[in-house]
Amino acid sequence: LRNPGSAAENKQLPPGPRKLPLIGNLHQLGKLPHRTLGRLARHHGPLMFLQLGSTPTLVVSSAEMAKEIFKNHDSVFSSRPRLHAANRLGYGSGVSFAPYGEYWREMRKIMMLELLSAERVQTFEGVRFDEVKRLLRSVAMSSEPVDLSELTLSLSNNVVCRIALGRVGMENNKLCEMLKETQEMLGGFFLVDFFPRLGWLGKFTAIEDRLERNFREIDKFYDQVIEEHVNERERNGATKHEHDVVDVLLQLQRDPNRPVAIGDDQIKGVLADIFIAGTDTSAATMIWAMSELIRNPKAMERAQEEVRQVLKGKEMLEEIDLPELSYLKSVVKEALRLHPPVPLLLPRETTEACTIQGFEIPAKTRVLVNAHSIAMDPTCWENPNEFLPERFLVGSINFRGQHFEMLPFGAGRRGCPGLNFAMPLVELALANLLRSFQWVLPHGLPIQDLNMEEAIGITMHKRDHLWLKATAFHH
Ligand code: HEM
Repeated sequence: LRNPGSAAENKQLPPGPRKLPLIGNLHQLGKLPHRTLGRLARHHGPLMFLQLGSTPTLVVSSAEMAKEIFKNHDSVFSSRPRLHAANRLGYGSGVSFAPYGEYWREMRKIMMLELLSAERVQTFEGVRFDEVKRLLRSVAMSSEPVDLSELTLSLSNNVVCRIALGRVGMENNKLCEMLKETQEMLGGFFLVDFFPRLGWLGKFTAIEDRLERNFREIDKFYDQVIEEHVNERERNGATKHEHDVVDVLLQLQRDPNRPVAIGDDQIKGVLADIFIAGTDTSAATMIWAMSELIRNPKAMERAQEEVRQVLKGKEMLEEIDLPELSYLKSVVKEALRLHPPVPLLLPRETTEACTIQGFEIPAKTRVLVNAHSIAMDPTCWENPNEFLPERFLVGSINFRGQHFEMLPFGAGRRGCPGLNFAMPLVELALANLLRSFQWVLPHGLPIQDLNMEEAIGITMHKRDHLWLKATAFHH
């Protein structure tokens, strides 16, 4: 099955499974590609070459190989393929799927400096606090089990809405529905992504109609939001939300000296990035962490003890308390290790041919980094399948892209710029949920019955929503 011959002598493609005519290895992806590719990599090695339709694809499945590409060849591996749904829904203008180059560099710089910098994130502390408080109130008001999956998704949607658009509430349910459909579209199968030459055939499929419908709905929504901001500025000379994302981008639009002109499509592309990359991922992290705590009562007890000790008589934990919550932080890290919300990262594409470990990697190869497999590798992790937050209490492994055995946010120049935006919300919400309530499965179900199956669109979720019964905890 392996590509024959010695790689070192005459450069070869990395090994990979046998492919079928026309479809290549597409039939082997299955419903949970990170798992099927992980199994295949056990046979074929940490650099594995596949043909997905007519698209040459490299799968990277070890910390060592990840280090090799992110440290020694980062610029070659820093483009993205133009995937159909991402391109349409991101207006071909966002950061996350832009090809590597000047446009991406400029847009990412804007995002980092103007929207996701430490100072900006700090200014939104009040928004996060309010929204976590609102979440606690809705849990407290229910005498029935609560759907925590739904509540955490609303939480992160509300926070992102307020920060990005300067408003919340209103058509939030409608927006949630639109974004759910967007996530499905991004995880959907589009022929053109695997058979670029057969793209025209895809135009007649039902999923194409769904994509267009979703695009039009969201586009109308973004238009409304931009118009509101423009009108308000014209009426009042300024908007009341001086620093929401739309406002910052509208200000940049008027700057004639920018290397990249910011038009409405750029604003919409950035909004799409923030909504798509920033809402589901944070909610999934909270749900995986809570699910693991439910299955591991000792860890739950320890995390609750910690948050309640740090509370010091206040009603709610605040962000200033987070540095003291070392066990809770380890819980989140361990949840991100076992359940990375983007398990194959976002696909990359090579900008030119290069050689890795003697193997030839052609230009324009699609690259999937299997962060899930890497984080479960027994050569890097002791008892990799077990939920053991304690492993992070000693040592300094973090998820910032310097430790290649754990890459939930990716690494290198295309690594996630939203990490510092996501973590305070995830930690603050979890800390307060643990502080305020005792949690059990509904109807006296034993913890072994908690279904941990995964479902994947672009984000990896717990397939079944997490329903839990909460009882208020009083000191
Ligand atoms: C727990 C939460 C999150 C996780 C696990 C996560 C994970 C990821 C991953 C794995 C990538 C691909 C990295 C790579 O290719 O190396 C990525 C990219 C990205 N993320 Fe996140 N993310 C999260 C939250 C956010 C938030 C809150 C935002 C923005 C508000 C955001 C914005 C982006 C953007 C714009 C990119 C594309 C970067 C580029 O291509 O240059 N993410 N994220």
